[in-house]
Amino acid sequence: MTPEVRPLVAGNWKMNGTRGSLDQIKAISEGVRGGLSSKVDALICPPATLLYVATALCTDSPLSIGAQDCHQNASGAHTGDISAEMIADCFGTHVIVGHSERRTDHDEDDALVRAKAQAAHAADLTAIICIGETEEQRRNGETLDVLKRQLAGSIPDGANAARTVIAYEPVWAIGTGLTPTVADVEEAHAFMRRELSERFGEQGSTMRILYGGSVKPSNAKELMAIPNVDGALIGGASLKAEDFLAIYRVYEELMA
Ligand SMILES: O=C[C@H](O)COP(=O)(O)O
Repeated sequence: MTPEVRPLVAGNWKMNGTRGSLDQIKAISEGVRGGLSSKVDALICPPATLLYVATALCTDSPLSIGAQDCHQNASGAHTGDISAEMIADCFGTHVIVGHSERRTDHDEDDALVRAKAQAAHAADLTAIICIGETEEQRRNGETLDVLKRQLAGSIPDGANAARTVIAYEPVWAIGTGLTPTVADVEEAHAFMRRELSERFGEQGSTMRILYGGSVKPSNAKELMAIPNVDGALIGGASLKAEDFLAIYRVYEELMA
């Protein structure tokens, strides 16, 4: 955790979830009511097909709903894409950009991720900008160089802490059940904090840095307690309300 920074527990459903899954959103939106919601933010990013219905289910809940990607342009001839404005129009408040699956599957580079984050900001959305090293880069000792390059290239100038969240996701930890050691996460997050503070001053010192990659109820407390880890970006374990809420609730103990 970073002192004075409000944690964010975010779920990325990826290409999972149909109308039948809305029960899980309902259960999460009920589960995050209560005292902890005054100290910790909760967010679910379902597939775009569920976005509007999901926000409608959460109108009086502290649970925010976001999207998993947006186009860099506000509108136009881009078949199959959705814009940040469309997400805002569905009452979405956040959008994930630069997830490693987008970087790999769709050849997205830092410049494009930065343009998407800019589009998110222009639509008054919070951009969750994902970065992280591959297994090979870690093996070659390049982790911090990769993070430095991705931070520099993917975050727009003038980004502020209110509308920008960084998600550090080691690619090799996503969906594998593997996680870096506590010392490795601590080193990476301390490094990112220094980089952000140098570039953005006070805004960088309070910009949230999430950890993502095989976060589960069983390891969440240890990971969320690490300095400069300001929440989680959760894939698989966010699909079940029970698991997402168990992760969210580790803050009851961490903030007691
Ligand atoms: O966006 C979420 C991450 O890619 C983590 O996924 P995971 O929790 O299934 O490893």
